[in-house]
Amino acid sequence: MIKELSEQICDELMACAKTFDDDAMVQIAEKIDKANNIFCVGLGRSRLSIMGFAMRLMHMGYSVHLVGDVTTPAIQKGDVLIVGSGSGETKSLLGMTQKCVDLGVEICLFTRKPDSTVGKRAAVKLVISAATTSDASQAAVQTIQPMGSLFEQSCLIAYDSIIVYLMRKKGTNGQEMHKRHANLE
Ligand SMILES: O=C([C@H](O)CO)[C@H](O)[C@H](O)COP(=O)(O)O
Repeated sequence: MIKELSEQICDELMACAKTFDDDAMVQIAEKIDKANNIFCVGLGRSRLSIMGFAMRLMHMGYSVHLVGDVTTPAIQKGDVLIVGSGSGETKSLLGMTQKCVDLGVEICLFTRKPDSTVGKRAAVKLVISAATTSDASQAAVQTIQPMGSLFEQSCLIAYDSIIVYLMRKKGTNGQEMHKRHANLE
């Protein structure tokens, strides 16, 4: 009974992944690789997804910061801001992304809404065409799950796909990455 639900959720994820724009993902990966520093931001549930991406980028040896942490420094031109936002309209992101535009910092966005305010400011955006409980209308993939779960899970798939792409590009592997994992835990 519950196993069937697991399979249904995996089917939803596969359907979403099939809609990913490969060019956009490669462009995002290349911008990450070239950036001086990578800043990751998301709010609420979207933050939970992007936290894992930030940690994996750190494991790869990149200089990465999670916006909102007390040790996160000022962003500057030459850095990149990676945003995970289903709506592209979350209030605090509007101020942050305007600041990045003013500073000449490039923005990469994972979103359901490419025409949103943040979408219009992004240099590259990956559209995650996942329905939510409150908005199923324009999504390619419908869902049995509540709220933004399918969006958040699909972001994780996209984030991990970019990590594997970068691992291959840099010739690194899980053992090397594990050496950078926190040893104060
Ligand atoms: O927590 C969230 C959810 O919508 C709860 O109602 C969102 O992840 C959070 O509000 C951020 O929204 P988006 O920027 O639209 O992802």
